[in-house]
Amino acid sequence: MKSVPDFFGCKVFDDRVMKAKLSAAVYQSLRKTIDEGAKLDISVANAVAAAMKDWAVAHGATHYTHWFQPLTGVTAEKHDSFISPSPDGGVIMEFSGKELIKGEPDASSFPSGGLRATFEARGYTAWDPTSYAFIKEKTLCIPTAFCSYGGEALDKKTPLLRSMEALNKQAMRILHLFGNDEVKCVRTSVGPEQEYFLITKEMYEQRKDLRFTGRTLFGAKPPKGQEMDDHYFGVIKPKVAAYMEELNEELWKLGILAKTEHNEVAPAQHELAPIYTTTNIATDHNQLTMEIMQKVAVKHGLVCLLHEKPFAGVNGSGKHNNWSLTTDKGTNLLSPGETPYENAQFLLFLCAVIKAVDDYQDLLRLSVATAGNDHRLGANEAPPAVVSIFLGDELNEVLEAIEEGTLYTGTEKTQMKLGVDVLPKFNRDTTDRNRTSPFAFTGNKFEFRMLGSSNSIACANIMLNSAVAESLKVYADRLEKAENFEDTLHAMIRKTIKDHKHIIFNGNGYDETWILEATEKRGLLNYRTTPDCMPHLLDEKNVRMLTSHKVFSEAELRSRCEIMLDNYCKTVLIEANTMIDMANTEIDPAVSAYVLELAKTAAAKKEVDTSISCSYEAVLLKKLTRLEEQIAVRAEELKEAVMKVEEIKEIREEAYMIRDTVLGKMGELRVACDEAETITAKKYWPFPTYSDLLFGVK
Ligand SMILES: NC(=O)CC[C@H](N)C(=O)O
Repeated sequence: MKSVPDFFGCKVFDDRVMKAKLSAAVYQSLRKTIDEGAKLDISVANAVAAAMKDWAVAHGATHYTHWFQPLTGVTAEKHDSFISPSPDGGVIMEFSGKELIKGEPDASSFPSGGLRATFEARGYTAWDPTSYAFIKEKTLCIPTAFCSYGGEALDKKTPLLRSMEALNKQAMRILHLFGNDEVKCVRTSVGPEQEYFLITKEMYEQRKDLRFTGRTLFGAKPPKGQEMDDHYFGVIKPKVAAYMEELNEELWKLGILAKTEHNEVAPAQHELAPIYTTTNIATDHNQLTMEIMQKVAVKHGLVCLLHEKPFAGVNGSGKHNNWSLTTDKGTNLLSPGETPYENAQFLLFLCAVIKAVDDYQDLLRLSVATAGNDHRLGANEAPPAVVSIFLGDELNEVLEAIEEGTLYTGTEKTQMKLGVDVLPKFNRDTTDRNRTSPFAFTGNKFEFRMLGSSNSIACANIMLNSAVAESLKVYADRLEKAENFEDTLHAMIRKTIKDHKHIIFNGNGYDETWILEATEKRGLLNYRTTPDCMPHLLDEKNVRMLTSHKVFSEAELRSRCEIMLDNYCKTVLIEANTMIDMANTEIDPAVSAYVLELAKTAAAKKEVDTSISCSYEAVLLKKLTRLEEQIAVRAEELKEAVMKVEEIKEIREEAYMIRDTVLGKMGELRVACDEAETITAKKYWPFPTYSDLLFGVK
């Protein structure tokens, strides 16, 4: 078998291939486009396209596609073959620069949230040269942005690239103020930890809820869950190990830096974490990772569940977004430096993040909002819906000392007062971690833990980048005009701490008392559900900030709000309809069949000897009959609630009604069904139970 360095990235048209396959002039030109966003000449595009095609064909590809990320949250592709007829009746393989740069898929069925009428079918895809092309099966995939005829972004990549640019622009202003003139650009990087569940395909196929909605809508608590913590970091079972091995290989071939793998807390739950990379590429890679995780699972007779809460009562799956800011010279701007001066710069960037997270709590919360994640947040080791920041003891002390103007007694005794030359030297905060915090500083990066496992990381990073860009802009505006740089800097840092310290919380985020303190004493936002937070996307302050940095136009924001709410409504309605179907056609008939058996047994006993007690059958029969009726009634009530929702035309109202009535009715139906499950003979139960699913992979 080949060693990993020998095959790593073998399916990627990466820098190594470009260097080898392109002339020096074409390579230089392309690099300028990749690194500095320089416009690409058509002759260069033609040369790149020809080289890409030759390379792809040599690797067995027959087709190409513009690969993009519409607002469905998953990726999209439409394959075209390279063939072109030749006069002799045969074909040649062709691919032009024009085809590389721009595509015009008839993409009328993607959600556009009113940005485009369906008769304006045309959408454009435009090559994103900053993310390498790659081969998937027999298709050359070219990462692209996707926009409408009128130029509005219809995808997640375009605003992400814009937000990275906004942050770059403002961070550069700050670096110049600190005399950092060598840095050419600042990029954000991300390493998204991906949690998932693996169950057997055979069991999966038997459950309509898993097939239609990705999560279980029924299921009584199994005798054993995660209480022993024996699965977390436990020995990986052979079937799972074989899966992870193939998954790693496939990811490595695509140049994806899969690094860490382990069992997670819940039974059947696992995690994969890559090494961090530029946010744009990390986003593409995470989409690919999710796709490949699911494909490889099927080859192993397994199904990979990426839902945030596939099983009630045990841990859900998150995607922890490890975010940092790095210069092209390789300096991590969120890493405390060696000198007080470097630390002043670090503190300013730190403050920019604190201010951003506080000012735009709502945007961060809504960037991770989906029907699925609503079930996860605030339960079983997932952060609550209240956004707060964990800094750790040392940084906290530093900030407190600056605010109070008192002695910082950490590594050195230093007076925290005006002037960067006396800002303290302090150690990197590497020791403490806080898993309960939605937004935790971990020494040289922030871990945003609210993302759900199926979320595209684009949305969260768009909001994070933009919000931090805004803080930096406020700082740069002030510092550029300052008469005394150091005084102004110190005053600004101090003011940020004063104004925003209510967002810093180093305690236990799972504690109920924290939620009370956060909302009642500190005035932090607590948007528990998607309909609670999503409309705030259009709040004036948010529209102003996002449009001023040119990350979104107002029309694009309106469309996203509409699409996200629509997605929420559709998701829950599919779940409700699946529940009604399963209750009526599977659960109630199963209970009824068992009731009949109980009745027959009791009658048969009495026939043998009327003095025999049939209390076991009688009691059970009564209980089950009551539940049977309850199930039928509650399924009917749920159906009525769904029908009422369908009458509503306005998307917000629809979402509110789903939140306030449909979800409640779903919960009631589930309770009756789950209770029936616990007293119905196993052989009658129509589908695999939680015990089967969670402990089924050997
Ligand atoms: N151990 C952990 O990190 C648990 C995280 C948890 N699964 C989540 O939903 O975020």
